[in-house]
Amino acid sequence: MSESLPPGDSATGPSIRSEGARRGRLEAAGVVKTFGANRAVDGVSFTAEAGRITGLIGPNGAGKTTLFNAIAGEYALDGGSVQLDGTEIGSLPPYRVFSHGLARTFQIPRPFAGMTVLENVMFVPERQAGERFWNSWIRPGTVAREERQNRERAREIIEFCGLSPVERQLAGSISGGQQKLVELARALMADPKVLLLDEPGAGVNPALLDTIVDRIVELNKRGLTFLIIEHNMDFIMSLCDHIVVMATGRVIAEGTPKEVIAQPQVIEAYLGGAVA
Ligand SMILES: Nc1ncnc2c1ncn2[C@@H]1O[C@H](COP(=O)(O)OP(=O)(O)OP(=O)(O)O)[C@@H](O)[C@H]1O
Repeated sequence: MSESLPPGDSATGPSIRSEGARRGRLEAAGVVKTFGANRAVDGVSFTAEAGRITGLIGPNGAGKTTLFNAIAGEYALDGGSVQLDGTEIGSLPPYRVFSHGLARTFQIPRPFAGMTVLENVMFVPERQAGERFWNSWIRPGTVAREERQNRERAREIIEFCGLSPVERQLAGSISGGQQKLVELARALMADPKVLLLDEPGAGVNPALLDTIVDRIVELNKRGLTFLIIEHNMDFIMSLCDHIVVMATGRVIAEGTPKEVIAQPQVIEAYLGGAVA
């Protein structure tokens, strides 16, 4: 199967944040995450403004993924705070962070390999009536209706992500790039305000990368805030409004793409580190 799937119809795509909605301001203040003596994230502060695409870059081992995991609730913070639209989410477990409107994808996609693409995307929403044990006896009509609505929404999002041609294939049998799009589709099922993407372009062929970029731009136009880790500089420079640069657990620069690449400490960090 070719990776160059056509993107879905962006004009009529799924109901993901209406155009102009501006929620999803993510603010990290003094975030610390340690592994023993290693301060992997060492007092990081930055803001991903609502409706912006913010890039998070830095050499290998800078602490970017650890920061993502701390923001998404996978790691308890050892210091600092994370706020989403003014609400503290820094002490919440991942499912609560998710229900506040922050979703993320992983550097290495984690689909349910033995389920189809459609099933993977449908599997996301929580608190459907069908998942509450007694409801399948007491409110079978509600369960059937929710299941139908869930399937319709999943199929709209699958189309939007250009995955319709593979929706009946097992997620384990599609390419790595397509699996990244499945991750994006799964994240969109929650109608998030903020999306954290961990290396969406890594290992993806150029045609599919264009699809991913195009979908990010379209979602951003609809008001979604993005925070994106990526080593592909063309990708970051062309897509991001604002860039935060990390090295050895700290923020060493931030600003527009033009501003940050000109800064000597950024050049130094990259020349001194192992850049992928
Ligand atoms: N689970 C862990 N246990 C112990 N140390 C860890 C763990 N995860 C990350 N580290 C360490 O934390 C530091 C930051 O790693 P992290 O993966 O966050 O960097 P990164 O900027 O995402 O790197 P890359 O670009 O290579 O993915 C590194 O020194 C790494 O070895």
